[in-house]
Amino acid sequence: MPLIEAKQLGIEFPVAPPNARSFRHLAIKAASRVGGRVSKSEGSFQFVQALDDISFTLKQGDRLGLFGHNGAGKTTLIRVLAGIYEPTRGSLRVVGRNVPMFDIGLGMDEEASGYENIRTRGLILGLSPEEIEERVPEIVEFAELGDYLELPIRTYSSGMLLRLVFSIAASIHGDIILMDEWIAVGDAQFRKKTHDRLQEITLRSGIVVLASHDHGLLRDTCNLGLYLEGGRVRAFGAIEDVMKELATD
Ligand SMILES: Nc1ncnc2c1ncn2[C@@H]1O[C@H](COP(=O)(O)OP(=O)(O)OP(=O)(O)O)[C@@H](O)[C@H]1O
Repeated sequence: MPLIEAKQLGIEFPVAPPNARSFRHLAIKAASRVGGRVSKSEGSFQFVQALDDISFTLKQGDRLGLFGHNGAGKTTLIRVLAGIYEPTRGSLRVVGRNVPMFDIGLGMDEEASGYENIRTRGLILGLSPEEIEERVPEIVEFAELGDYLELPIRTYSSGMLLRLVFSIAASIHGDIILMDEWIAVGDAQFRKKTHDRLQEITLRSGIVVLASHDHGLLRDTCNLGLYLEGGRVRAFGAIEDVMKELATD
């Protein structure tokens, strides 16, 4: 059974300011609601506290929406959950097969066709060549890109690329789906399809974590919400309660 358990999780990034002027800019930024806190200096380094004291547990069937202003820590949290960043404080337990759906162009070859990219991305996501071949018809049907799949993906619009990447990832049957903002580039019809597919995935076995500035999308997709402010938890709980907290801003 998939599980994500974060306990007092924190991460800070060392930043070497290129010059005194940009250093002042960082200090000004720290006083606003945008971004993490610029917390302390050690020699010529400053540290950006991107996440601080984050605790939550997600179980099978949970769909967590991440809310927060620019720089609140949403992307950083998704990357920590994906194992890309190691937390510098606290602990994280992730049980289950993790399918990242962010960094949309990562592992995609601009010059290769849609079909070729299905195969390479499938390999990157851990499928065997046989498993990929079995899934190709399902991916093609879901993406609805028709003859475009024969063309290099540099000819795709961002929404078309999203269709391809989502269709590949959704066919993997992972336990944990991690998605960043980019889903918003899909058109209304594809959003409805992705929403239905996400419901299906979570009903089947999964956990979904989705970061977005589109509150309607989060409300429609998620049962839980986590509202981050300056890298800290401002609210966590049932999606409607978190949205009430947002409304007080
Ligand atoms: N590699 C890094 N080095 C230094 N600071 C970083 C790094 N990655 C993120 N940060 C900082 O961590 C904080 C959180 O950034 P993050 O990208 O997680 O925010 P976000 O909530 O996803 O923002 P947005 O809504 O704008 O995408 C910001 O203050 C950002 O400047």
